Amino acid sequence: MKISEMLRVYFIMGSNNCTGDPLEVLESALKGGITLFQLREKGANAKTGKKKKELALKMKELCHRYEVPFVVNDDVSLALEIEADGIHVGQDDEPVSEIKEKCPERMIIGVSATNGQEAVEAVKDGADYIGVGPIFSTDTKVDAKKPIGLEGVSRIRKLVGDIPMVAIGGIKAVHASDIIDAGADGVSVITAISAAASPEAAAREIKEKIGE
Ligand SMILES: Cc1ncc(COP(=O)(O)OP(=O)(O)O)c(N)n1
Ligand SMILES: Cc1ncsc1CCOP(=O)(O)O
Ligand SMILES: [Mg+2]
Repeated sequence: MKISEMLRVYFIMGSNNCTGDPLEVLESALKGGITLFQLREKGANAKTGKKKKELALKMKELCHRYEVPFVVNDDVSLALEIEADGIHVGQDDEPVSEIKEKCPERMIIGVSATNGQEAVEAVKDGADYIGVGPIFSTDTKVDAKKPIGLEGVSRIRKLVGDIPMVAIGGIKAVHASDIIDAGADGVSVITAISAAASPEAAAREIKEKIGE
């Protein structure tokens, strides 16, 4: 599958984003048709060390049962240790040049960009995809920058050519088609799926709105 297709419905979650069992939430989202998953352990209840590795391995196995690639946020060592399919890093994380030296070619490298300049740099550095945002305001990321809106998505698309690009931040199903029309290949969400009464139904709704 092409990376641009993997990005259609990109679900991100850590154990702190759901009240119940994160594996149950993930399996429900997989049944609803998510196309990529990222483990992002942050916040007070986030698992660390051995517990994080155990959760990551279980999540990777679950994703693979549904033929969905598994990405680790921030933690390059963990991604390598458990042979994840990808790693996602932001502007304050390990630089892409260092990651490329350590990681096998098959590993997908995603980079966050909050503006056009960061997006262009990420492409130059050799990112396989970029995650742009926040698009709308969000309570999920405490250090989120100012929202760039749909206009920001169109502007960045014009600057970066055809690199696979996903939009993130405050996105709900109702926004999905506008975000694709603005030039993103997909939408990335945390709350819209992890906090839904039915993650399966929430994922399916986003997928339908994207039209795939
Ligand atoms: C797909 C995607 N896009 C952006 C981000 C944000 O990454 P980053 O800026 O490193 O912030 P944290 O997620 O680490 O708080 C992401 N994780 N995924
Ligand atoms: C990780 C991240 N990066 C930019 S905004 C954001 C949080 C997205 O979470 P939500 O979908 O709940 O707004
Ligand atoms: Mg990060």
